[in-house]
Amino acid sequence: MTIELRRITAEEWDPWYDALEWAFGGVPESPEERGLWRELALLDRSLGVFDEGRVVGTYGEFALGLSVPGGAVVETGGVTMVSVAGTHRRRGLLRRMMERGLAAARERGEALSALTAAEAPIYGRFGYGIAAHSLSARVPKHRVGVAAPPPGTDEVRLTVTTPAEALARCEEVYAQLVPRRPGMLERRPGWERSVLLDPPGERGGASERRCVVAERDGRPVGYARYALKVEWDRAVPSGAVLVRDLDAVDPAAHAALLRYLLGLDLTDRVELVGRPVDDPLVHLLSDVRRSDLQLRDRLHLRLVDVGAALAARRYAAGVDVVLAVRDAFCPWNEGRWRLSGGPGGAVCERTTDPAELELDVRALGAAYLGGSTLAALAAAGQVGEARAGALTPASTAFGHPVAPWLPHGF
Ligand SMILES: CC(=O)SCCNC(=O)CCNC(=O)[C@H](O)C(C)(C)COP(=O)(O)OP(=O)(O)OC[C@H]1O[C@@H](n2cnc3c(N)ncnc32)[C@H](O)[C@@H]1OP(=O)(O)O
Repeated sequence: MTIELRRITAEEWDPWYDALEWAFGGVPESPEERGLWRELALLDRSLGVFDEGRVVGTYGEFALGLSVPGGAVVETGGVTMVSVAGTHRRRGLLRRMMERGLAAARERGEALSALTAAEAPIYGRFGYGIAAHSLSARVPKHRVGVAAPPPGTDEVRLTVTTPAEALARCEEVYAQLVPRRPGMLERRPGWERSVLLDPPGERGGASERRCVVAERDGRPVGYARYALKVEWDRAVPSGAVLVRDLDAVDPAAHAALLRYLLGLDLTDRVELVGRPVDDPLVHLLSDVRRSDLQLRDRLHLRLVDVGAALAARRYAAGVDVVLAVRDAFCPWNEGRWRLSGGPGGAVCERTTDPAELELDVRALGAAYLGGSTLAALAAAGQVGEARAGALTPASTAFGHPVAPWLPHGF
């Protein structure tokens, strides 16, 4: 068998994408969706594994801008469209594609690589840590409401329209949130169309998506995109409000949008997925116990260049610590690094000084955006304290008041 791993050509994109769809179960995406991914994925970073000319492996990348603590946007390779044909699995083809992809990212000088995983256990072995989790909620609207909406909630003006008509106002809100919340993706050209994708074949019986826009003094302050799935159970409405996005720049706008969604008729529940773990809904809902909150892994992050990545973010408190990093998959990161910095910025350079904390690069990925504390990772045995007393100040410095969150998949 002659197996070849190489970049694909523009002419090979279609059979390459067909192979990807086949590996994911064979249900074709809408032409609109397929066309958009074709436009946004980078052809020169799209790898294929070929067996006698037939595509048996796929690996793609997007060029993303990821918000990090302190508000900087860091150039990040977004790994996507990964698959290996059923006939060729468990022979190391994914490993080979990841090696190639991460080596290329290093050559380009990229500090971070990110992905969302089809199955949670796949990417830890390649040095990815879970940098952001997400919450889902299923709120029984006749039992649960918005408790104590903040002042100003009643003054928020709501209008309902189509996502396309509201797009410019929604994007204005989204752009304000990016520097505030680590993990959010800067909106690059073309990506605004991804939030409008709503192929009829993927609605599962729900309506076309709608958009409710929250405004104050004529300025957009929030929005939610949602669909209605109206169902009847022996003449009683039993459907759902399916919320795809809910973004707001202030508490009153958030509460007004949530109250609106919970008040929609002919449904008995509101389903929210992919919310930040510190979503205001946790505090706004009158009964979280009945709201079926569930935690999931969401953003998997890898430090491709430990020094550059740690210097790119800011720290909640002064930090001066020597990290001994293990990285079997990208050995150029192995060794000791001194991280010195604080709220104003940081430097991170190689050192021969003795280690104070010992950890795998995967733990650094989990802590990088402030989503998991180094102390919590230490409690799970993933960070070792080589110098007594080093853990707590470093853990505080790596923290961030706003939980990281990935607003949409890629
Ligand atoms: C970012 C994204 O695009 S996520 C999408 C991933 N794609 C899919 O889930 C589509 C369906 N699945 C597949 O196509 C394949 O099974 C893949 C791509 C997940 C794995 O490809 P393979 O070539 O079989 O992986 P490979 O042989 O290189 O395995 C590497 C390691 O990952 C492990 N592994 C691979 N797939 C899985 C999985 N689904 N769950 C847990 N472990 C896995 C292997 O056991 C192996 O472990 P080892 O290092 O301890 O030996």
